[in-house]
Amino acid sequence: MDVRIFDTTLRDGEQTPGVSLTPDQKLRMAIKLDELGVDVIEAGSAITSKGERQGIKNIVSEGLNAEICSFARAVKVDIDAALDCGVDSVHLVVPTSDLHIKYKLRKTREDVKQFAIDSTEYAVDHGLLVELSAEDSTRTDFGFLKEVFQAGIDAGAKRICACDTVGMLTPEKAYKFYGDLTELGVPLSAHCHNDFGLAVANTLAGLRAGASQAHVTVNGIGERAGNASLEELVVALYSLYNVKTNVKVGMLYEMSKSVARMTGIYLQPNKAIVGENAFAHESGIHADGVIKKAETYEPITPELVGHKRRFVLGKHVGSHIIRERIKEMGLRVDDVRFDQIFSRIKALGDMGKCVTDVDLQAIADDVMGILPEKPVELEELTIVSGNKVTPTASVKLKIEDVGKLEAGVGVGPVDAAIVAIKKTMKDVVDIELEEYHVDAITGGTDALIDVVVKLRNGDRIVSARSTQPDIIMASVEAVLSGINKILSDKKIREAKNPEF
Ligand SMILES: CC(=O)SCCNC(=O)CCNC(=O)[C@H](O)C(C)(C)COP(=O)(O)OP(=O)(O)OC[C@H]1O[C@@H](n2cnc3c(N)ncnc32)[C@H](O)[C@@H]1OP(=O)(O)O
Ligand SMILES: CC(=O)C(=O)O
Repeated sequence: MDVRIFDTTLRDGEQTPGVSLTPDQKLRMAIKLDELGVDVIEAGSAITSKGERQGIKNIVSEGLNAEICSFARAVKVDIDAALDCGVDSVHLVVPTSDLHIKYKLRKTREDVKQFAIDSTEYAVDHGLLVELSAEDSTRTDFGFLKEVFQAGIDAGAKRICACDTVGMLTPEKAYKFYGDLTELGVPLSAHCHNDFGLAVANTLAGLRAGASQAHVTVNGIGERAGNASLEELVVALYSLYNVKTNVKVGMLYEMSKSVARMTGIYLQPNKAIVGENAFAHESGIHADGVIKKAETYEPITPELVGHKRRFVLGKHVGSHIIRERIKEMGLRVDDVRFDQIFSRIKALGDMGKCVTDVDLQAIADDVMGILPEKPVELEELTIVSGNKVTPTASVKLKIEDVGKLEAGVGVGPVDAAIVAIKKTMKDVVDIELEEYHVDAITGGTDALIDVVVKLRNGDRIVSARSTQPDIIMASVEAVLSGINKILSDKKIREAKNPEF
């Protein structure tokens, strides 16, 4: 079976609370949807507003390949608005459950059946293709539902659509429900909502039972918990059921991103197919498996949907992926340094942080810059800072195995710490801070901080860096690393030339 994709991102998707698109945005999205290969674009609900009609008109005049459709209630004014926009078809909706008929419309079943007939005839007479849709059909008396559909078909409807408006179906019920409706002998759409997280599963069941068209939205956006997601449905059909659609699956990730940007509805990372974690791996066992053979932990390739594989370096990381990454960076590290890098990543993981490739590069650079011999080590650091205290630091350093304690004040805590270090080192080496540069490697207040310093000792200048989640610690470690470079350098030169 081949399945037609009826995309309702611009109608039911736009009904997502808080989303409203300008005519220009609608046009841009419709062009992209057409490029994606959907069969029908429900461009909006023409009765909604002047801007909505302008958006639909713009889409119609673009001459896209897809059928352009407008939502319409079973009332003449809605159909006239759709006609005014020049659409190819109307998604003509009548509520059929007693609940909706009695409480929402305050009408009777007979009234509703007559609305369906009259509005279908009116739309058909005015040249529109009618997809007659039953709202809340899954809570409708099944005999009455069939009666309404049959009356609509007799009035000229070319397709019918059964809406699971509040997501009440289960896959088992959906199979029976849509299967029974195929007896009406016209193309049938499944329109499923995701209130119980079953929209895609129910749509798939409906399609297996004989429905030929799926109503979907990009990223599954829509009223409340949304609609069946286009990307999940299409890729499940393609990969799990070997069923074709006209959708170009390689564009799915890009399409998803563009809808998220335009609507402001961003996805949870673990969203299937297009979420940022859909092809991301952190745990060592998985990453190792993926490096050796991607299929071990990826059911489809990221490239299939235009996505990318990503390795996240965090608490659960293993050595294989770190070695791989370091190799890709063109670095050669010995086992001792590798262990240092590995344990730094684990330690950051234990602090609840993840390490990006940029962070890894900085950590590796830092570790590579650490001299094996450290004449000076930090033993204690205390900082007092706030709005009503002078920033003060006390620093205890171990200098060639001797502990030395000093305190300093500064314009801020980093300045105070560096003043204290300089005082502590005063009798050992004279240093001047020539340059201090700080960068947050990743976004957010919990980002890794990369500090680069240049220290002067006489005419000698060294640069050093440190990457830590804490800006004060990164600054102190960078300065100490520079001091150690100066001292080690001095030692080497003194050893070579005792007169020096
Ligand atoms: C399940 C779905 O997704 S349904 C689609 C939802 N989409 C929309 O609502 C589109 C955006 N809506 C709008 O812009 C406005 O609601 C409009 C222009 C359609 C109507 O606005 P208003 O005339 O002010 O009515 P309001 O929205 O408050 O109430 C809806 C009216 O439509 C009636 N109605 C609802 N569905 C249907 C239907 N399928 N066929 C006929 N009448 C309907 C209601 O009974 C109510 O009528 P009443 O005024 O006689 O009580
Ligand atoms: C018509 C529609 O969008 C629904 O019933 O869910």
